[in-house]
Amino acid sequence: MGKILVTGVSGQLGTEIKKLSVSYKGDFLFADRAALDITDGDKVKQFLGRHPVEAVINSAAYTAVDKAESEPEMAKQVNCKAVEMLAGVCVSHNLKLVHLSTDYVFDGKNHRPYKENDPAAPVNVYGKTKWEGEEAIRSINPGNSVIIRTSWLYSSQGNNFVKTMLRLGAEKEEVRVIDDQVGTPTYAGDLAAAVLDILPGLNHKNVKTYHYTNEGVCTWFDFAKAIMEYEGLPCKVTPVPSSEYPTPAQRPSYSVLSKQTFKKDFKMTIPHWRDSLKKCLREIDSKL
Ligand SMILES: NC(=O)C1=CN([C@@H]2O[C@H](COP(=O)(O)OP(=O)(O)OC[C@H]3O[C@@H](n4cnc5c(N)ncnc54)[C@H](OP(=O)(O)O)[C@@H]3O)[C@@H](O)[C@H]2O)C=CC1
Ligand SMILES: Cc1cn([C@H]2C[C@H](O)[C@@H](COP(=O)(O)OP(=O)(O)O[C@H]3O[C@@H](C)C(=O)[C@@H](O)[C@H]3O)O2)c(=O)[nH]c1=O
Repeated sequence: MGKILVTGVSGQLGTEIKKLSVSYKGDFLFADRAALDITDGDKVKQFLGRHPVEAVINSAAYTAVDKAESEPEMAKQVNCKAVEMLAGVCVSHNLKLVHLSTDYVFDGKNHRPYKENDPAAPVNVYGKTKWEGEEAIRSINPGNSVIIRTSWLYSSQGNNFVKTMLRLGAEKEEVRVIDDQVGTPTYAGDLAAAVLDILPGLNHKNVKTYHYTNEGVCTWFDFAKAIMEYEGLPCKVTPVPSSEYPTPAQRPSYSVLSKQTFKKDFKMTIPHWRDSLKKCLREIDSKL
């Protein structure tokens, strides 16, 4: 396919897409925030005028969940207003758009994995702005475009739960981790491969929404325990209820996403979170 623009390329997903892109056909154009601030509509239009592309993978986002509670306008600019503008540009230039969203669009009251059409009811500012971004795309409706919701993303670089646990595990004898929030960790490398695999074949009129996470289900406590165990860190992991680990943003207590539609439409097998965690830890260790 023709040229593909990847925004937010310094982030977790953007970095993994860049790494994997060498094995995929197509010409890639990678832009970090300094090269392309997606909140600057005029710059985005000028940029696309200078660099004609066929598709945009929007991996730029405001992802600081707690900070978003005190910076709602900033989160809205990146996660909603800029996304609305990008979708408009994609319609006018006839470009495919792959946009990422989150399990945090749901309120967490389900007792079975969330399907794509389950009602959204975000419980924090980040989730609300991501939901508004999704809705903007659906109403503008660029052709051949998808919104992929994922959850609990981590990779060998950037800020994420795995890196935080490795740091705390090396510094402390005990770490207290919430055991009443259930979801699925997702390795950004797996998500990047999924995005690159599906992009060329996207061919449908209305925007489609998919869920993609690793396989399996766990709590943050289970996840932390696995990180310490696989890394051989002697740090004790103590389970605590959310009430004992207060944070500015509320998080959904259950946010497992059903991947049935993704697996059916793209005939893909998805790695289990434990296998992908081991893979990522090997990568982190190899960099030390
Ligand atoms: N992280 C997670 O746990 C999850 C993420 N998602 C979604 O997946 C997608 C990718 O997330 P992830 O890779 O983890 O995010 P990161 O926070 O790792 O990366 C986001 C990138 O976006 C860039 N960015 C922020 N604002 C702008 C802007 N105005 N213009 C251009 N770039 C900007 C950041 O730049 P800079 O480096 O300069 O800050 C950063 O490089 C996002 O849509 C996110 O909402 C969904 C579920 C879970
Ligand atoms: C560091 C730490 C966190 N926690 C809890 C707090 C929180 O409930 C949970 C995860 O904390 P974090 O702040 O690392 O993760 P958080 O920012 O909530 O991660 C979210 O990011 C956004 C971008 C998404 O889209 C979500 O899918 C999800 O990945 O773990 C502990 O219980 N103990 C600890 O020592």
